[in-house]
Order: sequence, then structure tokens, then C-alpha cells
Amino acid sequence: MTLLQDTAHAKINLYLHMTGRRPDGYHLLDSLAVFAGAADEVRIAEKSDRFSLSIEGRFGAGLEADDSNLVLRAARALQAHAGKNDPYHLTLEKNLPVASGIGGGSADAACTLRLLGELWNIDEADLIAIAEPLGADVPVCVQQKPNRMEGIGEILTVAPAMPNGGILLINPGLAVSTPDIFRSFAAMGGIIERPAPVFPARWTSMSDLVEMLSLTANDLQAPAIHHAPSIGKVLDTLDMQKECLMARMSGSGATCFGLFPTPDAARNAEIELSKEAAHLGWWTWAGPLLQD
Ligand SMILES: C[C@@](CO)(OP(=O)(O)O)[C@H](O)COP(=O)(O)OP(=O)(O)OC[C@H]1O[C@@H](n2ccc(N)nc2=O)[C@H](O)[C@@H]1O
Ligand SMILES: Nc1ncnc2c1ncn2[C@@H]1O[C@H](COP(=O)(O)OP(=O)(O)O)[C@@H](O)[C@H]1O
Repeated sequence: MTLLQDTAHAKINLYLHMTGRRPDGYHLLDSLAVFAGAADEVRIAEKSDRFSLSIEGRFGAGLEADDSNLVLRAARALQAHAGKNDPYHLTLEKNLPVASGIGGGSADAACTLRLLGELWNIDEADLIAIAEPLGADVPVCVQQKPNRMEGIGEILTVAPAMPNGGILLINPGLAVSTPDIFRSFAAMGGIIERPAPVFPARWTSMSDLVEMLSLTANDLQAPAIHHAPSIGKVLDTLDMQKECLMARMSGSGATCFGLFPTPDAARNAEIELSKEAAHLGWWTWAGPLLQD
């Protein structure tokens, strides 16, 4: 029996600029993080003598249901914070590709915090504080709303709502290593000095949003293509789709996204390339951006 369930949406970095480096070597960044309809699901079932996890779904086989899983790490961190002895059996339906630049693990951790926070009556601000040590992308995933991320992701500023546009995600079926991509970024020249993007009070259409994004970049895209040239092919394929306004990689890759004027335009493009995607073993998802 399911007591509570929630969806853990894919995080998309619409742009990702590296702005500096901390003394510990971590890169400081500036990013507009938004969320797509594509999601994992976390369910809380019956009480148990300790937190435990079952994993199902298309990408479940790539993960262990042990203490390394971010769902259990988040549950235990919140349990310690709340001083609760109230463990449950949890189920993760893993629909998002793993280690793919769309923060699926971070979204799962944040989703677990929201669910247990609801059961145990814990404020969102406390959940965000507990999220931070679990990973740089976990705080933004607690709210699942458009946010500007700075610092290494812990400094969040609410961004204007997304227009009612569409997004097509493609993952070429390879996991890229985030540390390798950051290392290559540094080796290929590192930080680029540039003015910080300025957001308007609101975006009226996808074209309006894309106009601002055209002045930005994902600084990890070139190093990722260097490691995995198939990312370049994914970007070319997205660019060739009718009505695709722009194509870019998210996070440290390898998932890339195309932006479209409407969710239907993105779905039509997904259908258009479905044969090629099936042939190449690509994962695809098309639909709306979460708006706020
Ligand atoms: C690039 C981003 C953008 O949202 O997304 P993903 O690709 O993970 O989705 C994140 O900043 C990913 O942050 P996070 O998920 O914490 O990265 P991790 O895998 O823990 O980092 C692995 C390694 O990459 C390097 N690293 C990571 C983050 C950062 N801001 N600077 C770094 O230099 C460090 O060497 C670190 O040890
Ligand atoms: N529930 C989870 N879902 C995905 N990855 C997880 C999970 N728990 C732990 N991990 C580990 O976290 C790492 C990052 O995963 P993920 O969030 O999918 O990456 P990315 O942010 O690049 O999309 C993976 O290498 C994986 O082994």
C-alpha cells in the first residue's frame, strides 16, 4: 500500500557558466536551472524497522538499493535531523537515465526529503538546508522551480516562470563522468570572463527566452563532446528538427535538450526521430517545461 508518492523531475541547465574556482577546486557556476515533465517517482509504503528501498523502472537496473542510493541517504539525513524513529519502506521508479546531466539522483533525494518532510511536518527551508550536503543540485530540486544557481549550486534565486513551451530530451545511452568533464574543462582553457546574463521580469514566449539564451552557453559542452563525440551527433539531430529553437547539452552531459514553441511541437519532433533513436539506442522524452 502506498502512503504517499511524489515525482522527481529532470533538472535542465538552460545555460551553465563557470565563473571561478573555490580553494577546494570546486568550480563556481552561474546557471538557469529549470525542470521538465520527465520524472522518476518515489513512493512511501508501509512502516519498517529501518529505511529500505526497492527500485523499479527502465533505468532501475543501473542502481543499487543500498546505502549509496541518494533516496536512502536523504531519508537517513532527514531522520537524523528530525530525531525521528519512524522508518518506512520506499520505492523508487527510475525512469530517468543515470549520470546524465539531468540530476535524476538529486531529484530523487529532494523528492524523498519532500515526502518525509510532509509526513513529519518539516519546513521547506529546513529541507533545503539538509539537501545541501547531499549534492550541489539537491537544493534546487527541492523546489523544482526555475532558479538561478550560483556558488556551486547552493545560492538560489527564483527565476521568472517558464513560458508554455516544449522540450525534447535525448540521451545517447552513455554515462559521462562529471569529474572527467570538469577536468577537461580546466585543461581546455577554463573560466571565460563574460558579463552575467540579465533576466527580464518575465518571458513572454519561448522565442523571448531563446533570445536571452543565445547570449549564453554550457561551458561543459565542448569538453563533454571531446569525451563523447556522440553528443555532437545528438545536438545536430536536435538542431535539424522542424521548429527547434535551440539545442544544447544539460549539466555535464550527456543528455541534450531542444527547445520548441509548444509541448506538441516537441512531441512531433520526438515522433519524427523515433526510428533513428530506437536504432541508435537513444532515450528520448518530449513534453512541457514545468512553468513555476
Ligand atoms: C554539472 C552540474 C550542474 O548542475 O550538474 P550534473 O551534470 O551533475 O547534472 C552539477 O554542478 C554537478 O554537481 P555535483 O552533482 O555535485 O557534482 P559531483 O558529481 O558531486 O562532482 C564530481 C566532481 O566534479 C567536480 N566539480 C563538480 C561540481 C562543481 N561545481 N565543480 C567541480 O569541479 C569536482 O571535481 C567533483 O569532485
Ligand atoms: N537514486 C539515484 N539515482 C541516480 N543516481 C544515483 C542515485 N543514487 C545514487 N546515485 C549515484 O549518483 C551519481 C549521479 O547520478 P545522477 O544524479 O543521475 O547524475 P546527473 O546529475 O549527472 O544526472 C550516479 O553515478 C549514481 O551512481
